[in-house]
This record gives sequence, C-alpha cells and structure tokens, in this order.
Amino acid sequence: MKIESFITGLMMAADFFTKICFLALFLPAFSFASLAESKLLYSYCSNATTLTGNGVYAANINHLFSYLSTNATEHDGFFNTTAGQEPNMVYGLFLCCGDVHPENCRDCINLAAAVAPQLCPNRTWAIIWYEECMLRYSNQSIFSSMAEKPRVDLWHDTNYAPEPERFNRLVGTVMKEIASRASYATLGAKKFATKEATFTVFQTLYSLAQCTPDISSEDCYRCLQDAVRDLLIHSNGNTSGFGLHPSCTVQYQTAPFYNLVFNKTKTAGPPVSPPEKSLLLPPPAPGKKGMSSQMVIKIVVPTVGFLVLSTILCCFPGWKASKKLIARRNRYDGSKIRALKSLQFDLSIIEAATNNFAKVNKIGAGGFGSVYKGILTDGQEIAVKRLSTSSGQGADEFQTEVVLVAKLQHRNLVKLLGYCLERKERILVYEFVPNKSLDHFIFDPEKQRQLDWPQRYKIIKGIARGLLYLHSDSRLKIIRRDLKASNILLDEDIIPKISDFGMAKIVGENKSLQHTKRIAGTYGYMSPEYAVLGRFSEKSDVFSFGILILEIVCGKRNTSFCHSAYTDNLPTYVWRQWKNGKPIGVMNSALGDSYVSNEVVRCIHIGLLCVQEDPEARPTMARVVLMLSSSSVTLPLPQRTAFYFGTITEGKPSRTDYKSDQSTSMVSSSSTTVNETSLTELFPR
Ligand SMILES: Nc1ncnc2c1ncn2[C@@H]1O[C@H](COP(=O)(O)OP(=O)(O)OP(=O)(O)O)[C@@H](O)[C@H]1O
Repeated sequence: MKIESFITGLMMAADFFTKICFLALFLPAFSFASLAESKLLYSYCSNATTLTGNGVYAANINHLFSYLSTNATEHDGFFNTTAGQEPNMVYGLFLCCGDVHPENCRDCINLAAAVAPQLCPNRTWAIIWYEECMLRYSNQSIFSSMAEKPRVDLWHDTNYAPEPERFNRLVGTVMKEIASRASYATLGAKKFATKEATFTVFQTLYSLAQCTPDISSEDCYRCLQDAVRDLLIHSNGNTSGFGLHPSCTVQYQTAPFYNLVFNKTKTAGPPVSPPEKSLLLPPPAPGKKGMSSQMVIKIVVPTVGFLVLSTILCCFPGWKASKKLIARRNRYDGSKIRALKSLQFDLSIIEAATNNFAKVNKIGAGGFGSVYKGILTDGQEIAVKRLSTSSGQGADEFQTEVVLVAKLQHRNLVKLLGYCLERKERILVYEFVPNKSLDHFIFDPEKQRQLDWPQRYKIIKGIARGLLYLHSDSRLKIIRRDLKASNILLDEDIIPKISDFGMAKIVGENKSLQHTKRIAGTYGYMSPEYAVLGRFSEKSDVFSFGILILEIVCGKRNTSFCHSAYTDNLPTYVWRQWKNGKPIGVMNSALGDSYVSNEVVRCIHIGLLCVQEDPEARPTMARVVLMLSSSSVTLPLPQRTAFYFGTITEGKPSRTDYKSDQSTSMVSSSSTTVNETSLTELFPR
C-alpha cells in the first residue's frame, strides 16, 4: 500500500514536471515566474517584434501604459484605450481581479507596465498576468471581442486532493455555477464571481471566475467553460489551479485567496456576486453498487466531521467571522505555516556552515550585527546575518515578517532564504552574493575602472527595478529607508541586488530609528524631511536612489563632500555643473571613453529629479523605471535640490544661499548641453 502511494506520488510529480517542461519547450514566448513566491503569474509575448524601428510604436506603448496607469483607480477595475495613430497605434487594456482594491489595482498595473518592457522587449503584443491584474496590449484592436488564444494553465504546487476525481467534479460543478453568475451579471456590473464549497470537513474549495466586462455574456460563459475544461483535463486533482485566457480567468485553491469581505461590502452597488458557501458534494462516480467500505467512509467521515464542526461553531460563534477577517487582511495566510517550516534553519546547521561563526568566515558587520559566509552541506553558499540580541521584537512577529520578506522575489533583491530562532540567537540566512557591495568599486580610485559605463547604467536600472518591486508589492509594501551603495551587492554577472530590505521591519522600526551609528552612517542618503522631521515615505527612498545615481555617475560619495574641501554637497555640485551647461563634467573620469553621453546626461537628470526638495515633485519609482527604460519619455525640469547639508553643517553654505538656483531654463535630457528649448511633458504625473 505504501509502495503504491509512493509510486502514485512519483507519477504525479513526474507528470507535473512534464507539464512544466512541455510549456517551456513548446511555447517559446512564455516566461515563467515562480508561482509560490511571486505575484507575477505569466507573461506571454508575440514572437514578432516591432517593425518600424523608428521607436514610434515603442513610445506609443509607453504612452498607453501611462494612460492605463492614470485610469487604474477608476472604471471599476477595467479600462481600455489606444495610444498613437495608425499604423503605429497601440490598443491596450487592463483588468483587475474583482476583489482588488482600486489602489492595489493601480499598483499592480504600474508594476506590470514597468516589467513589460523587460519581459516582452519590443514585442508587438503581450499579456502580463499578475495574481491581481492583467495587462494586455496589441497592434490590433482587442476590444469587445473574445480572444481564444493564448491560453495558459498553471498549477500552484504539487498538492493533490485525496480523491482527485471527486475533487475535479466538485471544481467543475462550482465553476459552472460561478461561470454562469459571472457571465450573466447585471448590465454594468463586473463579470466576476466567487464561491466556497466544502470538499471534506478539513478542506474547502475556493473558486473564482472573471471575464473582461467588454465581451458578451455568451462569450464570457464560453470562455470560462473552456478555461475550466482545459484546466481540469490536466490537473489530476491538483488542489490549486489558474486558467488564464486573454478574455477570462478562472482560479481555484483549497486556501482562501480572494478577498471575502470586500465583496460583501460591495453588494450595495451592482451585484458583485458575493461568495457563497455551500456543502456541495458532487454525486459519487457512476457504475458502483452496494455499500462499499469507501462508501461507508464517505458517509461516516463527513457526518462525524460535520458534528465536530457544528460543535466547534456553536462553542465559538466568532470563529467563522474571524477566519474571514484573516482572509481579508492577508490573502496569503493560508500557506503561512507551511512557509514557516520551510524557512526554518536549525542552529546546528548554521553553526556547521559557518564553522561556528569563525572569525575567518566573517565578511562584514553592519548596524544590525555581523555577517558570516557559510557553506551548506549541499554546497550552497549562504550569508548569515547574526542579529544583535536586543532586537526588541517578539518571536511571532519576527517569524511573520520573515515569511513575508522571504516571499519577495526579484532578480534585483538579495533572496532571504530563511531564519533561525534558537536559544538567544536571531539569525537571517541570505543567498551569498559574491562580488561585494557597490561602494567597494565606485569609490575606490583603482577599482572604479572595473565598472565601465554600460555596467554602471545596468546597475542603475537594476536598482530602480528592485526598488520599484519593493514599493509596489502590495503584500508587504516596503520603504527601504536605508538605500545606499554599501547595501547594493553585485553578483557574478555584476547584477545589482538590494540587500537588507525589510530589515528595518524585521528588527523593529524603533531600533532602526534610534540606532545612532546607523543614522550617522547613512546621513548622506536621507531625504531632508526624514533627516529633519523623521518623515519617511516612498519618496524618501526615491531621494536616496537619486543620491545613489549621482554617486554612481560621479564616482564620489555624497558624504565625502561634507568632510572635505568641497564647498557643496553632491547634488549641489551636480546642479551647478548642470546649470552651467556642463553636466558631463561631473562624470567619473575612470569611465574613460566607455560612456554614452545621452545616457549619462539622462541619468544625471533623473538623479536631480529624485533629489528635489519637495517630495511631491520627486517621481515615483514606477516613473523612474519608465524614464530609464525609454529615451522617448521626456523629463520635467528638476526643481531645487535639497540642500539640507548646508543647514546642519557648520561652515557650509545654508539653504537660502541657493535660492537663485531655482532654474527656469529648460534642459533637454537627450542632449549633452543645456539649451533653452521648451519640452513637452508627455506623461501625466
Ligand atoms: N548576502 C550577502 N552576500 C555577500 N555578502 C554580504 C551579504 N550580505 C551582507 N554582506 C556583506 O556584509 C557586509 C555587512 O552587511 P550589512 O548589511 O550587515 O551591513 P551594512 O549594509 O554595511 O550596514 P547596515 O547594517 O547599516 O545597513 C556588507 O558590506 C557585505 O559586504
């Protein structure tokens, strides 16, 4: 019996991997992102690339993204529009999941728009599916008609229901019902429906169906039915699946994943198909007669289970409500316990990996403790951060945050692999990044030469994307607060990885604020409103990012300006050169001839926009990523930079000295000289 189930397990696993291999081999334009960890589900791009070569179509895609983003909080989660003129017109739309809050909808669209050029560079059409939204564009009209292709079926993990056939029948029955409810929703309402159904006393099925509202009810129903059929044909009773079509999506899981309460509160408007819970058990498989032992189990187990459950519900009337509340707060709570286990490292394993925290293994020390290099028994290299013991945070809170931070996965973030909470130890385990931190290179007169302009430009773009991801991931919106060159690690391909994100959260916010060494060490990157008033926001990170860009371009530390013969700080110095029409003059001479002047000037321009004194005037990271990825995006003029150093450093110029620096001249980012040409701001801010 055991061998039988082992073989069945193996077959299921083999089948799962066969599916993945099939997708990878036969659908070349697919790119796959880890479902369990990332919000990005799938991107599907055309094989055809943009033909014109004059950049008009690509620029129109950028315009389209901007229009979609601007409209993301309105229109009830769906909007379509065009950008540009034929033959370069781009048609585009977004659909947010029916339970997603408008602001999360906007974040999701911004994220999809920011990653689309990377996932589908220069493609004529693309669809990006995130868990919370779908973004689609094409060179042909895609409005008000059901698209049958491309279709993507995904399974969340390798968990299978104990009775796969009965489970699939339940999914089919529930899906049929919600397909009908979503399709025939009242005119003007979202084509969206959810339903909960009991599979066993321990397992509930949560299902969701949604169509773009611009297609007819009949087409919506057909789309959803096709999606469910495709999904179930290959699912083998997998307990979670996504059917992604351009005009509709279906999804089911045995853990809550949609926002239960949000729907209920919205029922005052047009019907949004509030979720229903039913004790829906599909009929037994035909062809068997008599009371088999399986039959007895089927009747006795649910009955006993039902009685136990009823007792629990009677004794704890608030239980069900609180369960729903948890689901509302965190769509991802269902897998938390599993995640905790998989992230836990035994202290003995860490001790073995680091040779008992041997001195020779120590690779650095920061504000929160020492960092050691370690090697696990399977050869994997890790960086072990041993936090100082007085972190002031409870174990539960610490673990919860580790789970959330570990879920963040992006090529420009150092991956948090796990944690250890044993005895008095509080340890974080990261992937090991071999090439040290950015400051080792850009501020060292010798090593500066090792990073030429193309590499530095790539680093700037990578950091921007990593920061955008941190700001935009609605699971755990992270304000980095301590972005600086020493926190950017470089991997073997010189890809930048932001380290330590979420550290301030994990260790407890108060500590990060009270730690004097920490604040002193990072003054050069702190926005004036944070340094002076203690106010932080995404825009304080944007400020730090601006300083970082200027440091990378100039090869000079901002802080070095305060302790040397320089009379300015770095932004002031760059600003002066900019105003004098010599932006290239600030560039690090170690770059030699490797630089592309347009790119350098554009980076300086973006850097100056990020360090503007008024946080409102600084661009968001979504916008910065757009500005960096497309030279056709016109940049606004930078306003006055923040000169707070002048106000707090004795003998240095005060802020008022620079009032005359509020420029009214126009600067073209695409030229290397300052000119008086007026530029149009194409993108709404
Ligand atoms: N994942 C990693 N892989 C390789 N080296 C790392 C890793 N994390 C940290 N380090 C090394 O350890 C050093 C100390 O890192 P840590 O993040 O603790 O301090 P910091 O960034 O210098 O200061 P702070 O804690 O104030 O941010 C880094 O400079 C880096 O060289």
